[in-house]
Amino acid sequence: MTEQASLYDRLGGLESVKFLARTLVVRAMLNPTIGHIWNHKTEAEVQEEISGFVEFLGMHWGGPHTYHGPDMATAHRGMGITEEYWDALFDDIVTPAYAEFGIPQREAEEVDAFLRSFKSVVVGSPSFKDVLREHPDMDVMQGMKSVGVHWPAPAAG
Ligand code: HEM
Repeated sequence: MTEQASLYDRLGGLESVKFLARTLVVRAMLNPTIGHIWNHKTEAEVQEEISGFVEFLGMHWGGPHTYHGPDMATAHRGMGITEEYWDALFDDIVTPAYAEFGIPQREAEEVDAFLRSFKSVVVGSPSFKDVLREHPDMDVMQGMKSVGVHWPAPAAG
């Protein structure tokens, strides 16, 4: 394997990326702090989430994939993900996985930096249902922005 090999290939290709995506989502579902987010997801939704995650990682890590899903802000807007949830994902699930699965330090650092780079669009959106509770007359099809809740917040200035 050359110095130029993609992260996708260095991790072991399709089977490794599928294993990683499936394991992270399964452990997130079973985690006491964030598992409730999947309480009412259907079997098909969970399976689609995992296939979408594989496509997303594959596309960004140099695999042959095309990700067809929404951008990360849209995928998580209205989910109500907090700092506490984010920390649970990394402290309980992502970080321990590197040693457990024998991912070498260089690849672990690249995976970690990649996943963490989405923090600003994943964490901080209010829960859509909470916004609706505060604004019962909100036009749900116009979304939270129609009642002045913009997320991600527009850049200042
Ligand atoms: C605590 C943090 C996170 C939680 C609780 C979370 C939860 C979820 C859930 C429940 C979905 C499914 C949405 C649906 O069914 O419509 C989803 C979608 C997705 N998440 Fe996250 N997520 C988190 C962080 C991340 C991070 C760090 C990434 C890395 C980039 C990520 C990547 C994705 C992708 C790619 C999808 C879309 C899959 C698709 O629709 O094709 N998530 N997330």
